[in-house]
Amino acid sequence: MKNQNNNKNPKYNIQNSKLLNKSKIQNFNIVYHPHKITKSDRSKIKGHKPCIIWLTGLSGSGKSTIANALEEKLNRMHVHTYLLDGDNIRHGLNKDLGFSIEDRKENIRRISEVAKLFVDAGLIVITAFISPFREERNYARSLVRSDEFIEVFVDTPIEVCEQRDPKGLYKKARKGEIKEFTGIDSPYEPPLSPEIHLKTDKLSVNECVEKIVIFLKAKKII
Ligand SMILES: Nc1ncnc2c1ncn2[C@@H]1O[C@H](COP(=O)(O)OS(=O)(=O)O)[C@@H](OP(=O)(O)O)[C@H]1O
Ligand SMILES: Nc1ncnc2c1ncn2[C@@H]1O[C@H](COP(=O)(O)OP(=O)(O)O)[C@@H](O)[C@H]1O
Repeated sequence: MKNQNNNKNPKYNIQNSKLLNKSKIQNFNIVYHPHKITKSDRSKIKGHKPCIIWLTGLSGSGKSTIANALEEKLNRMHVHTYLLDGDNIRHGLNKDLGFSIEDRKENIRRISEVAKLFVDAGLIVITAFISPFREERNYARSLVRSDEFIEVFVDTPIEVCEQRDPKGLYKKARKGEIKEFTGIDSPYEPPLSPEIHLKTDKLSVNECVEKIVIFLKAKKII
């Protein structure tokens, strides 16, 4: 089968992605087997559409807190979700990866592919990773239909994140005990046009969740 990317937006065209060119293995001899049951067949029995809700932001910005509260709320509404975060990814599938720029890129590439599979399964997948680079976030976007990717910028000034410091990591990074820490000695590229923009220093957790739920309803995803 040919390229399965059905995203119409050329800005996010998978063919333009440098990520593909970096792939060391060329799988010329792999032939896709067409599945009889499609994404739309699977999603019909769920009563809602599948999508990726991609949270991005600095450490301590509120990604995990919002992702968990959102998942709870959607679950109460009988929406079939799955949350991808450090617990199930960096302790499992990606436990071989650290925090160099290359490792972060590979981290996000694998997460993107997993998220795509969950969308294919008909679920609403919520991801909570720093995902600091635009190119990799756009790669994730390119893997699904344009209406199936919702980028949520969890926008919190670094001073606020550092004050919260829920895991004490900023303190360690300032002392030089952790190297390549995002926002200190490793870059973060904010989204240019996220679908949802959450300023967590101005909104409560519930207000952030409500903004996402309103978006999902407006787009008739739930
Ligand atoms: N050097 C460095 N920089 C940033 N973060 C660090 C680092 N070392 C460990 N941690 C902890 O790992 C969590 C970030 O992992 P991610 O997979 O989200 O990072 S990335 O998307 O690959 O950049 C991050 O979790 P959150 O605080 O929930 O964002 C940190 O707890
Ligand atoms: N509006 C908000 N949204 C999310 N978290 C908030 C908000 N206001 C305060 N917080 C607090 O900020 C901290 C964010 O930590 P966490 O969710 O672990 O961030 P991240 O996953 O981005 O590292 C938590 O202690 C949370 O209670």
